[in-house]
Amino acid sequence: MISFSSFYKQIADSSLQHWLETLPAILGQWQREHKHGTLPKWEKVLNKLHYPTPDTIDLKNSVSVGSGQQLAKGEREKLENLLRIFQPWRKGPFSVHGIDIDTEWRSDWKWERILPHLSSLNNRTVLDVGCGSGYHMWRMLGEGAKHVVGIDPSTLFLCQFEAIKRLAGDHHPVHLLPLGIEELPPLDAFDTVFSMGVLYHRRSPIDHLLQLRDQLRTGGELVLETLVIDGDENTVLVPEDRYGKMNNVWFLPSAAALELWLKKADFIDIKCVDIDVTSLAEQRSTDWMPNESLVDYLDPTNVDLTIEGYPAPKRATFIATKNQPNKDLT
Ligand SMILES: Nc1ncnc2c1ncn2[C@@H]1O[C@H](C[S@+](CC[C@H]([NH3+])C(=O)[O-])CC(=O)[O-])[C@@H](O)[C@H]1O
Repeated sequence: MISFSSFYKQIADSSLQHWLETLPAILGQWQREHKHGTLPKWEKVLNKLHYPTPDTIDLKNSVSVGSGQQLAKGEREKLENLLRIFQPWRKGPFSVHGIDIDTEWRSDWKWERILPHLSSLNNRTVLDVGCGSGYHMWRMLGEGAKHVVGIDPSTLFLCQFEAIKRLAGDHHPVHLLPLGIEELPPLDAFDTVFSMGVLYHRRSPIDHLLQLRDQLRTGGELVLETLVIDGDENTVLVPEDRYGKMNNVWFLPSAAALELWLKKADFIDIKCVDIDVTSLAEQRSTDWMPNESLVDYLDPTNVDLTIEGYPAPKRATFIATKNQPNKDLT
């Protein structure tokens, strides 16, 4: 079973200590619920990942673990076959002992767009909500974060993250917990909270902003990235059914509307630092994610529209500061 004991140890003497009052029971229940099904099979694969401590690790410019010199060709092929069991790989890319995991998303491009706008992550305790396979968490560590905690309800993403962590070394202060944001108590503790690509999946977007605010210490920084449309502060798209073939998309505000929502959720120093139309080069099918991708979600006769006729994906990144201790805004 994937164990969370190293996480409990790490937070025992930290500002996250009070989470220990509720977290072990929630994760204990998760472990009981996942005793059968795909997880035990994936755990068997994870248990095979005993490889030498990597001779090099780069987390600053990429996520690269091992130079490729330590494994003979046959060993490298065996490792690649094990990693392919965790397909589809969506968020990355990763380079592991000379194996290039070419993921659906160039998550590194998003990181490069937002990094220049962040307060230094050096020595910070960071939460990444909806962290996927954890690609950005490794990059946060590369920027000197003291501890990076990611939450994501997807079991496959947890296993992909665990695979990279076992190969990189278990000592790295980065942990992924299989939780949704709604399962977190108001921790009031993180220096920086990221929510990238999550808000549009939430049925109640302002509650999402409040849940993010509740995880930050006063003065802490929120980094919010989500799909937006053009328009003024009262423009919001609610797709009637699917958006880009996704059936779990609820609210796409304009950047102006999102700024208003952030104000309403009591954030200050709100800045929109980036707006970017997702290119067909940034999200595409690859050898490691052979299923449909962005090109299949767009109108074949007009790439400015989704297949349903809505504006094609455009993403905004906002940075904002938690103004004051948690208070009930109801
Ligand atoms: N309630 C929830 N709580 C937490 N996570 C959730 C929840 N619901 C869904 N997720 C997770 O949120 C992630 C959204 S992807 C962004 C990944 C990364 N951040 C990226 O910016 O590339 C979307 C995108 O591709 O933009 C998925 O991993 C879900 O499992």
